[in-house]
Amino acid sequence: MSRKADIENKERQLNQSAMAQLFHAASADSEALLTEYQNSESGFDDARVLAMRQKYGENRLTHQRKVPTIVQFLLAFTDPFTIVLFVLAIISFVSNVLLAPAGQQDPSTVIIILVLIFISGTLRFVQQYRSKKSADSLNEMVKTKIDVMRNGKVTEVPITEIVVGDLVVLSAGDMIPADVRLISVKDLFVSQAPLTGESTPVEKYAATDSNKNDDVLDLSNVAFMGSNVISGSATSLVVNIGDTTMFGAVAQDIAEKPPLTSFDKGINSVSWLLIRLMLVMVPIVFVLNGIHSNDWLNAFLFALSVAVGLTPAMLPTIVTTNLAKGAVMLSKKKVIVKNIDAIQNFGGMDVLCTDKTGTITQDKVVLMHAYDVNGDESDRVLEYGYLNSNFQTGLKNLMDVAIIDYAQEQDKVEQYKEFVKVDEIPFDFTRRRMSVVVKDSQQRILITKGAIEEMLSVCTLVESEGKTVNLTDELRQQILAQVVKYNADGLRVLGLAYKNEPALEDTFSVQDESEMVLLGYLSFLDPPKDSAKTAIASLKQYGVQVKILTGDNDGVTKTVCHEVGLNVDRILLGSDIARMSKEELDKATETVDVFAKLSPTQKVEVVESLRRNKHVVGFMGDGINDAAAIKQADVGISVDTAVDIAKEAAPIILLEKNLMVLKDGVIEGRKTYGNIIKYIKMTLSSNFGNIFSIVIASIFLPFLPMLPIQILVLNLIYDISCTAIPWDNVDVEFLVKPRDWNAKSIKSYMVWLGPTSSIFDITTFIMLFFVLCPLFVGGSYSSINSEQQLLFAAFFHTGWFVESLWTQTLVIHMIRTPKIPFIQSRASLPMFVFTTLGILIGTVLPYTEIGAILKMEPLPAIYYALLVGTILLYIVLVTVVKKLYVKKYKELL
Ligand SMILES: Nc1ncnc2c1ncn2[C@@H]1O[C@H](COP(=O)(O)OP(=O)(O)OP(=O)(O)O)[C@@H](O)[C@H]1O
Ligand SMILES: [Mg+2]
Repeated sequence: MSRKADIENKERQLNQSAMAQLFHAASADSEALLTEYQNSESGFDDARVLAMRQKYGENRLTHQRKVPTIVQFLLAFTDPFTIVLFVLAIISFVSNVLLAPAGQQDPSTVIIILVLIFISGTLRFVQQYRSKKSADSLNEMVKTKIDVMRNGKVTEVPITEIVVGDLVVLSAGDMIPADVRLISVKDLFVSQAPLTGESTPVEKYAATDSNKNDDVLDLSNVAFMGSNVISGSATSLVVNIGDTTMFGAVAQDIAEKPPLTSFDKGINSVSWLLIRLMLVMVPIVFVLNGIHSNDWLNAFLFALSVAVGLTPAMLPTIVTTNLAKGAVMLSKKKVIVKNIDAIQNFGGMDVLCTDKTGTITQDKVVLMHAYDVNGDESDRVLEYGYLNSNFQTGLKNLMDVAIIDYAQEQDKVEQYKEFVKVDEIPFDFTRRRMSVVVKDSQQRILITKGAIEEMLSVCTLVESEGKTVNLTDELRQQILAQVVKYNADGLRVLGLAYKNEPALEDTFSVQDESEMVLLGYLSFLDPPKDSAKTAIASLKQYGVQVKILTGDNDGVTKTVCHEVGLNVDRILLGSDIARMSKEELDKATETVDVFAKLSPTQKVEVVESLRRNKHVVGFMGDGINDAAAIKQADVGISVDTAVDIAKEAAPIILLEKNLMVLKDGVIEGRKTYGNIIKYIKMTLSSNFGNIFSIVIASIFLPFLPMLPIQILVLNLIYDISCTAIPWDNVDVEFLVKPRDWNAKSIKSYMVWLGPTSSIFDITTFIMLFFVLCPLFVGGSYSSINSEQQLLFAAFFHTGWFVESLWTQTLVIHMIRTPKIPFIQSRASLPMFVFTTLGILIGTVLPYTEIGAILKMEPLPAIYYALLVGTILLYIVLVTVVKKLYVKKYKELL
């Protein structure tokens, strides 16, 4: 059996035993299962956790594990540039060493080429390795955590630390951390989309399921890694972790290749443009040089080197380095970028949608009043509110925390009667309310709290001054008017209602929330952050418009949004959106800044509408109700404290939910983008120019315009200079506007600036061929003997090599800014050092031993007169072209 088949077979067996384990757990009684895993209701102790981890390992998937460093190193040498160098090395070894007559073997060229291979490969490896490393360490900073029962109490641990047999507590918004058998559930709805592709949530139960014919994924009491809890809560026992989970099996099949972003597509399209151009030009270069020089082998090697030297081979690496560097800079501003490709959209974002709580309001919500319907403080309202918040397990919410805190601070909790929980009906964003059922020795009570409109719709009675009266339309209007008043003062209001002796069953459902008695209001202070107003204003200055998308009601939203300087003249409600056509919505989203009472899907609709209007849309949120919109936005943003599914969906995580941080992040994102686009534009345009120069030279010259190895060295020096680009400065003017990827501008840039540099290549050719080389050698090319012709060509090659290096490197300084380089806008120190070093090395090279091996000739002083003249004229012309370009296209980069 082949090794591969062997491994596959082992994997299958592994999966089969994992699957058998799931069927077994599903059909077993939960008590028996606990005993089997030597666990109890109080969970594992530390020793047991350690033992289980030693036995089954960490809860990680293999594909998330590291590729060995040595493999990464070797992979860095598998690019076209290196391969062509290898070909050259072999040819040179054969001709200079193997076939050379005894005593005349000269391995120096081979050695130089091997050094080049080593430098370029190592460079690529170091950059990729560092990028990956920083990306990984950033990801470590935003670990997904889960509640688990251990040592008799619920503790939160990173998902990777879950062990087989652990008792995991699940609630709405959680990612399911492993394949688990549900032990007890409460209205648990789970989305299994990542596994089954089916997006409608399925309900899961705790009862034994012994249907062995089912597909595992259909087991009703098993929940799988990769799926998430939409609503409800559960306790569950971990059966399989890591690779042995069903998700682990699927993840091995589908190699993780995220869809291409517009950025990737843009880069690809430009690279292809250049490659197509080369496919046409390079054969022409080959044939022309073959005919002229009659040395077809060298003509072929030359054409090959031109092709490879001009392929933007380092482009992916330099782009990645830029992004990784950007991600590290952003992390210093407390912005973690999980997926570095998101940076480019971040810089392009021009509309930021965000929820309200904790973003423009403070992170802490405070309970101000517990009023009865007449507006008097009521202990009973507080007590019922407390019971509801304290016993509910479905949602971790600031308002519940506020109620519990308040009751505790007032020392009320002691006085409350001894109630125990019977059941709960968890919160969801369409009902916008939640219930618990409690009982003492005498009675059972259903207590519900939620948005006032939703509460009124399930109440038929009102308790007022100890009496229960019918909820008339008049009363209803009065109550709503009361709430509007509270809202106008910036208070959030929840309605509270109860029902005595609800149905006699032990489990309750949404149907039981009917014919209730409205008891009063809980009002909360949720004031705007001090920084919100300035942050919104400065985001606006940087071209990012802020829009609020909240599920909360329009009353408070209006008050709060007004305070932070948003336009609240028109507020769009969820109910308005439901009535609108797509066109009407697209028109409205352009002008409206505040959207209230939105359902989770309506948040998505608003984001989609803005995207249809050609905005680059960011969405920031932290709730279950935000996850879908986060996914749909161009830039999904969440916070470290958000629910798992929001955190999973967002490529950008803020360590602090703060708009100021976000502004800093946006600027940093634009800087990164600026440096990337700068590199792309200058590399592509100078390559474009070079190919022209080479074709023209090939038409006229009786010898190769440059030796293959020289082209490759030139290219390497340029690439090394460019590695400093991620550390370059970006003009402040560039940062004030959102920057969106624009493939057209790259093409026009190429077409304008490429030929500009060709002009000076051609003048250099003419000067070298007709004036300088004849001067150095003592006659025109046609008049000298073949040995002198070789010298002539060597002078020519060296002269063009040095001129090319100077112009290519100077162009970095010329086009990094629309302003006058060195005077109005200066490159950063690393950029300056790298480019200067590049020029120095290249200029000195002809005078060294290595230069001799590269077949270069030391250039006489008079050459530098030509060089300086050319450079000065070049700078003048590029400045003029830049001005014209900016005039036509409004901006340079
Ligand atoms: N703990 C709770 N108990 C009862 N009802 C709640 C609770 N939390 C929220 N609600 C109701 O659901 C509505 C929507 O919830 P929430 O305000 O969290 O939505 P959101 O879109 O996340 O808003 P935000 O923009 O403020 O984050 C609230 O206005 C409130 O009426
Ligand atoms: Mg929210």
